[in-house]
Amino acid sequence: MELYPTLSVPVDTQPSAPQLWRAAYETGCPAALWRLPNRPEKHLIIHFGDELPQVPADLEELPAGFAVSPFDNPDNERTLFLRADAHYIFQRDEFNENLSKTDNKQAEAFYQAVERLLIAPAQQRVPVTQVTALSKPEEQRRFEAAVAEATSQIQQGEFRKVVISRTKTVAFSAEPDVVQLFEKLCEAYPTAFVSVVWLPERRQVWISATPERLVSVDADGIFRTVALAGTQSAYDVDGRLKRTSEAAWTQKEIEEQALVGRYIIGCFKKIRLREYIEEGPKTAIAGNLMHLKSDFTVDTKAVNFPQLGTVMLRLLHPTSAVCGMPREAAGEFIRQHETHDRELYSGFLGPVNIQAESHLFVHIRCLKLEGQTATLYAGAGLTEDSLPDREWHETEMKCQTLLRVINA
Ligand SMILES: C=C(O[C@@H]1C=C(C(=O)O)C=C[C@H]1O)C(=O)O
Repeated sequence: MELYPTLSVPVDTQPSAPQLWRAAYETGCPAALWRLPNRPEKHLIIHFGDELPQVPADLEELPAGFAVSPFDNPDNERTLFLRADAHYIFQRDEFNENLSKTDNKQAEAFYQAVERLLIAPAQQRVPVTQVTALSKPEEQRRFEAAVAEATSQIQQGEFRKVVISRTKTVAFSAEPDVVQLFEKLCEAYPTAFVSVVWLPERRQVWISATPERLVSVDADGIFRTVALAGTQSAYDVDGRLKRTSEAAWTQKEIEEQALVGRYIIGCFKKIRLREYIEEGPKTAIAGNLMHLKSDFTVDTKAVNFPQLGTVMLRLLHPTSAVCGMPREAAGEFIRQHETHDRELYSGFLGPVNIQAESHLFVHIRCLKLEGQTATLYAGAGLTEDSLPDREWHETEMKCQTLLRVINA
């Protein structure tokens, strides 16, 4: 369902994505720029309003927009929502603009900024700036101690799996051009969900290239989710890209991924849904990494369950791919042992009711940009066989998904 009329105009008379982004950034309008996996088109929406509403993640009730949920979001009631007050679609040489009413102060300021940028002399592109890591040696020690403690508690039967995360801080020598970085990520990771979200209230830009679908409902009413876990490098020791058939998985990784799958099936059972199709697990490439992945699909029309997306979103988040199992005990361990606030990392994000589809992804392989400082987040799923130094190395590889593109 389109909320607004669509204009189709030649691209050379229209503002570019960097100009629109800049206008949103300068005028303090929340904005989201994204590209779905395996799709050519890119979307940009702008929200005109003073404060971002925090709403229940109810896919049937929400208008067209973009949802961003923190990790800590009981019943998904505190989901940030950017309305698609203006919606731009970029696809090859076509440009579509869907506009809302502009009788709002922020909209006026935004369109004035766009006009100013259109006639301003072309801005020199900020070269991708140098990046310096600001890590502290005690971070690795602290993380590895938490892994050892988790493993010991799992062996004692306190819980079965927990995902412990860490951060890595890097400093840019100048504020980076995020639209340019978005383009580079889209090119490097065609199968990822790539997004950039500007949250002026927090003065934060979140950038991610996530491989993990949480809940999708497409225009035909097909519901999708995945069980993703187990991690290894996509490259062999000589730096060559491996074929998926060359990936060898250990018992620990197979069990870890099976737990995520079982958790999803447990959610289907709670709502007595039996008509799901499970495919996998198969090895899936996610940028510089490989994971084990199972796909789950349901035809919501055939089972006459149009609200399945919303119901499953509430049951699934946070899944055992980012929290653990059982969820409560794992969540408690995370609260006690992680020293940083996860904020939006390991929450979910994505377009809602855009072109009659909703696609929400687990917010991993992400960073938070505040001015020139970026905080990267990465977690590792722990079971009774986890080894602290290996898990640290795994989180380093996960940080590299974004860092190798930033540094390219
Ligand atoms: C938690 C993250 O990734 C998750 C954990 C994985 C693992 O433990 O092997 C693999 C994929 C993701 O489901 C992350 O990237 O931060």
